[in-house]
Amino acid sequence: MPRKVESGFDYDDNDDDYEDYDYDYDYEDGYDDDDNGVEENGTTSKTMVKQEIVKTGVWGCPICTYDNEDSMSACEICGVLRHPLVKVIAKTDAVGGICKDYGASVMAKSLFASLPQRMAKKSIIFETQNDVASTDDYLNFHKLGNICGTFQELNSVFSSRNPHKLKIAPFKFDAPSPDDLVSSGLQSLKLKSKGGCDCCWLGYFLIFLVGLVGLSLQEGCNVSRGGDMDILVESEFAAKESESSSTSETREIYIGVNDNGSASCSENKPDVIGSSSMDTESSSSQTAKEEIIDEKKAAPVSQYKPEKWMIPNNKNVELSQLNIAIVGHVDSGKSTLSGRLLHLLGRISQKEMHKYEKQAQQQGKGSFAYAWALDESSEERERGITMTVGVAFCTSKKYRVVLLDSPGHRDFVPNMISGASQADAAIIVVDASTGSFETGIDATGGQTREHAQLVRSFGVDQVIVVVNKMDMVEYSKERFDEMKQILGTFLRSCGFKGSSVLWVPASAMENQNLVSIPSDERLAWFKGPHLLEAIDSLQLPARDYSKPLLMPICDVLKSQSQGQVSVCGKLENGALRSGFKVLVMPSREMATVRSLEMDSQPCDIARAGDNAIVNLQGIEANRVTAGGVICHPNYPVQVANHLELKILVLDVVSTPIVVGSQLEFHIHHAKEAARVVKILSLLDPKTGKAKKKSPRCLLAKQNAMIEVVLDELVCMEEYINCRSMGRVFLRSSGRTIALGIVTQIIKKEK
Ligand SMILES: Nc1nc2c(ncn2[C@@H]2O[C@H](COP(=O)(O)OP(=O)(O)OP(=O)(O)O)[C@@H](O)[C@H]2O)c(=O)[nH]1
Repeated sequence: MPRKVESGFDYDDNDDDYEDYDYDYDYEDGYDDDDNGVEENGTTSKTMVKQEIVKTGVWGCPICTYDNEDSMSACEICGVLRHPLVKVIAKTDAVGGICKDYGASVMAKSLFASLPQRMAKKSIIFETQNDVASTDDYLNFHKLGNICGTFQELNSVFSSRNPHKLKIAPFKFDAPSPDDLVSSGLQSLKLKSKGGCDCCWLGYFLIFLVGLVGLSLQEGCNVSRGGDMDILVESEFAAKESESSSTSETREIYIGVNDNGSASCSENKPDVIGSSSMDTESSSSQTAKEEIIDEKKAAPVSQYKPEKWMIPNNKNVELSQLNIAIVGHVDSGKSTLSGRLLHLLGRISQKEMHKYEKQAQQQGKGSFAYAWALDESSEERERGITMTVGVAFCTSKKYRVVLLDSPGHRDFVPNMISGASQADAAIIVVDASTGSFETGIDATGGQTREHAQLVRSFGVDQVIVVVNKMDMVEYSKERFDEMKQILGTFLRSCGFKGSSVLWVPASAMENQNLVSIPSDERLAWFKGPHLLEAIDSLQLPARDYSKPLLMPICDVLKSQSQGQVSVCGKLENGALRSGFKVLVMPSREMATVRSLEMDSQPCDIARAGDNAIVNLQGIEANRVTAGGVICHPNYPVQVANHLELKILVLDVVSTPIVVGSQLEFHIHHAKEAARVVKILSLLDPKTGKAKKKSPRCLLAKQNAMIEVVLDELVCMEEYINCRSMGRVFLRSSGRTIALGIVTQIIKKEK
């Protein structure tokens, strides 16, 4: 029954999200964040100059303070260029006449990490995903086997295929999950390896060359939109957002600037488009114009008139669907809780339950019987962990509840993001056992912490905290209160209001306080609601029925026997019914809705908020991809690879984010490799206004405007136009390092 799908602060409420994060922004002492050791005019601060003079033969990095050899023109640790720039070309090793080291960007160094003499001692690290075995061993990506050979070899290999393109894969996402096979004869295509984009590496190559000659990326790459970027503060943003929703919004399709689609270092001034009022606040970019190539198809959203059937009326007697993400640290009992709830609510029959118990016992994992209802794949069962999101349905008094059981293991956070991004509310499960809760909340990698931050940044503002495994602590009130105090403080710092957090002590294993008041006397002290009551007390968020259809594709299912393609996910806007024609993006192919399913049952209509399976006809399976979007043919979702983001760097970041940092970019169900091509400004966390332009790097807890270029085109919307399609998460080395929103789409699909 469960359908498998594939990873704080608040942008929603008062749009004071960054403020909601109760970070101590007073890091003037530790770091001079305004200057980072470099003064406004770009000259090295006196302290740093002094340092360089004192230590002969080395120069101290103004960012990370590492003592680099005098011959280096960029810091070996963080890649920041030496300033003022010292050209040391005479000493360089040249390959094919091209310097292969000095002044190279971090990215360039990483690409050439296999060159022995210049291995960064502690370069940006990347971790394999979906590989538990490797979690303790951070791997530099040359170890991943993604690159090898010298520049000449690489160049010759790739130039033979295309003289203008260089393909080097420096970065890998998850290996295909074994859980990607789904039931009902439908085969998930989700993790099928993506076709490589030869062209996307041209951008990196150009950046590399820029690094080689010791030029700053910011100077060398013409992605700049001028230095006078006006930063939109959060309150302005909110005002504009509401304006925008009531006035005209236009989704238009534009010609991209660069032939190869990546164009991170185009000679041409980048073209910036956007019809929202926000653009008037932007920099010189607004003067650039891109040609509209498909104007006919892109109608202004304000002209959209929903059909009558799309809006639910009083005659619609069905319960509303509420999507609840179940998140929390690994092994806290999420799957067991979900399985138990399904069983108690009659969604798993006694017979099925016996089957799970028997199978689990046979594999020596008797305690996982309930979890097996959600963890269906053999690998999940063998390893005793959830790897992909299990989707299951049950019914409470008030709602048709969709349970999105997320993986807790840090390797599968990308899957958690994909599944939990559909959530209207969340259940955070914490393990009451001594030590386990503390590990989950630990600042250096506790998943309770990361999940809570992520869920909040999805816009979820209602949570139920289930303090599970209370049986392990004798249902102790003291333990419950202690956990409530610690986690409550953290949740408030993420922007959850105290009144929006419900606390439920429970034992999934012993069936305490789940769908009825506790039977164990030791829990008699608890007078609050049981879990099911807590679920019914959640509020249904507003749904955008009257906007054009937008349904991010969470997973693609293909029936080999029937040649049928199905997609599943949550409708963010609009509605669907059989016979409806849809545009499938980014392949830009039309398809017709053959039928719809919810909770394994056929249904006539799916509306915003509904988690549905849409069976399509008239389209080849390979034209439909997870991370794509189904939309109204006249209102296509935007497709882009060059964006401006407003981000908050999380406190887990130990390596500064610099121009050239390579990150995983996550947005709805899509993920893509991304590069920071520009750090536009640091923002004041209180006012949202720019407090420093073009800082050299970003440190933990800083708010900033940046530009990123993605390896491949991704479907998205500016946050101002569609919140759920404009929230982004940046990850590196297996951790979420920043949360943000798309403030501007700079380069769109050709
Ligand atoms: N004592 C006790 N054990 C529990 C309880 N709930 C779950 N467990 C056990 O905790 C272990 C992990 O349970 P899961 O449900 O797989 O945990 P999970 O959070 O879904 O794990 P991941 O999805 O891999 O993060 C299993 O051995 C369960 O039997 C509980 O209430 N009490």
